Amino acid sequence: MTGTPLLETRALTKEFRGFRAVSEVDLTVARGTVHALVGPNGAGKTTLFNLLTGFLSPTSGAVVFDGQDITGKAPEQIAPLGIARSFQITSLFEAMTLREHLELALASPTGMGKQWWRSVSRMATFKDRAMELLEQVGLADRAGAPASSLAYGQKRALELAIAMALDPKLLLLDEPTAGMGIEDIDRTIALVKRLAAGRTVVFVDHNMHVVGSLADTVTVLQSGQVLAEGPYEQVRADERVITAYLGAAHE
Ligand SMILES: Nc1ncnc2c1ncn2[C@@H]1O[C@H](COP(=O)(O)OP(=O)(O)OP(=O)(O)O)[C@@H](O)[C@H]1O
Repeated sequence: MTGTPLLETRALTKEFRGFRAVSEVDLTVARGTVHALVGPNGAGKTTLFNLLTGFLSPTSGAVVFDGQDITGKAPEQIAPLGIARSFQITSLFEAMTLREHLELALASPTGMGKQWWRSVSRMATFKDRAMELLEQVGLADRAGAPASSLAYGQKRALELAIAMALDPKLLLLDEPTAGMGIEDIDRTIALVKRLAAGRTVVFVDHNMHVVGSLADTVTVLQSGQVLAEGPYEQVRADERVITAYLGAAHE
C-alpha cells in the first residue's frame, strides 16, 4: 500500500449546533511527508485534529488511515493503529521522573498500563527503550529527574518522546512551538526533523518560520474549509492566503 496516502479525509464535516467548524475537508497526507495545517484563529485546525484522533466524531464525511476507514472510532482504538498526538498544553505528572513517564507510555499499549504498580519488575524491560527515546530528544542526562524540574522547552521535548513511544506511523503535533522563545523554537525544529525521518508528521503551528522550515506541504484552512494547499513558497504567495491573514490580522 506504499502508493496510497497514509491519511485521507473525505468531505469531513463537523457541526456544533448547526455551526460548521470543519466543512467538507478533503485532506491527503502522503507517506513520509511533513504536512502543516495553518489558518487564522478559529479556522478549524484543532477540531480537525480532534476528528483525526477520535476525540470528536464527524457530523459527516470519512477519515481513512493506512487504507482503513477509522471514521467515528474512539481514541483508544485509533492510537494502537499508529496515530500518536501531542497536545498544545503540557500534560505531565510533575512528581514522576522522565524515565518513568516513558516507561508508563511504553507499557500502556501492552495493557500493562492499567496494573503497572504490580509490574514494577517488568517495567525494567522498558528501561532501555525509555533511555533511547530520551536520548532522541536530548534529555537522557535528566532521566532520573522529576518532570517538575524541567524548563518549558524540555517539557515539550519530553512530550514528543512520549508520543514517539508508540512508534507511530503518523505523528500529530498540535502547536509544537507554542509559547517558546527563538532558541527553543530552533531546537524544536531540529528535533521534529529528526523524529520525522522515516515517518509521517502532521502539525499545526502559527509560526511561519516553523512551517517554512519543516513542511513539505501546507494546507491553509479558513472558516473550516481548505483555502489553499501546496508547497510553502507557493502557498505563501497565494493572494487568497494573504487576504485571509491580513483580514484576520485586521479584525
Ligand atoms: N465544542 C465546541 N462547541 C462549539 N463550537 C466550537 C467547539 N469547538 C470549536 N468550536 C468553534 O469551531 C471553530 C473552530 O475552532 P478550532 O478550535 O478548531 O479552531 P483553530 O483553527 O484550532 O483555532 P486556534 O488557532 O485559535 O486554536 C471556532 O469558531 C470555535 O469557536
